[in-house]
Amino acid sequence: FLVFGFFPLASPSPLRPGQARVSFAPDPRRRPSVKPHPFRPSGMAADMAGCCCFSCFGFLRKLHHRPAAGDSDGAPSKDLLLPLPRSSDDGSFYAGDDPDNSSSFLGDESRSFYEREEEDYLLRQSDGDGDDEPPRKRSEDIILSRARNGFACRDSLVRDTRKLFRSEDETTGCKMINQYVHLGKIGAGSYGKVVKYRNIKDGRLYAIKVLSKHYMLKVRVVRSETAMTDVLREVSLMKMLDHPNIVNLIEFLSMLRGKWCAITV
Ligand SMILES: Nc1ncnc2c1ncn2[C@@H]1O[C@H](COP(=O)(O)OP(=O)(O)OP(=O)(O)O)[C@@H](O)[C@H]1O
Repeated sequence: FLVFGFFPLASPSPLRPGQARVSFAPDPRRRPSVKPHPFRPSGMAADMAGCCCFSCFGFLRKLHHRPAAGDSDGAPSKDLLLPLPRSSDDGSFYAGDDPDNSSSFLGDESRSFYEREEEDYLLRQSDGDGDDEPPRKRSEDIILSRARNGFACRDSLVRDTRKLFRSEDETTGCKMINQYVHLGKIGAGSYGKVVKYRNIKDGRLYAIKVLSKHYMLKVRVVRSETAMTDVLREVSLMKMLDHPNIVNLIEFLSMLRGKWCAITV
């Protein structure tokens, strides 16, 4: 499974000091009192001060913390494209490692998806791509460079979980993945389905988007990109963003040699 993260179901992210919800018809007499902030501009931009942090509008600030190593490093996962094993019945669970499956996606498991993408980009540059235009930076390069330099607009890092185990809830008999109890399908998107889960640790509901790596690698969105590229780019962006109008990515779950991935929101 590629597990992309958990967002609290239909519940907006909590406000930080100095933040307020978006108001489309603001009453000028009731302006929120916002403390002066070194990154808050004046004029029209200042009117937007209440709705989110400025990173979402291009006023990027550099956070003091750096991604830490380990399960929750907040950095793009390095193992997203390694092949996973058997699929589960409904595609909503990690089905276990497959020790016999030693091949890797794209035939190279020594480098991550992002490393391969970077290398391809450099090769294209050195080839000149057959035209005289100067090489343009791709969105992946920009996102990666910002993440590596600590630029993000969220204070809490997205958990990056590499270990998945399946079990059953003792009370209800429902299937479980890690601490999440399967409650039922909510909907389906272009690349996978969204399932409702309850976290037994905090009792809250979460939506988990479950995606098949195998399927996403087969779907080509443009000539040089697959659906996997698309999804990983979205995850990279969500790892950096914190905005009331964007679902909050909580956890990205992806097993080495797993067949599926999932995003919890
Ligand atoms: N956090 C959530 N809370 C409640 N329902 C959700 C949540 N996330 C997704 N859903 C439901 O699952 C459906 C599919 O979501 P998903 O994100 O997979 O697709 P999409 O964004 O509609 O389209 P695409 O896959 O093209 O991005 C949504 O239309 C919605 O009904």
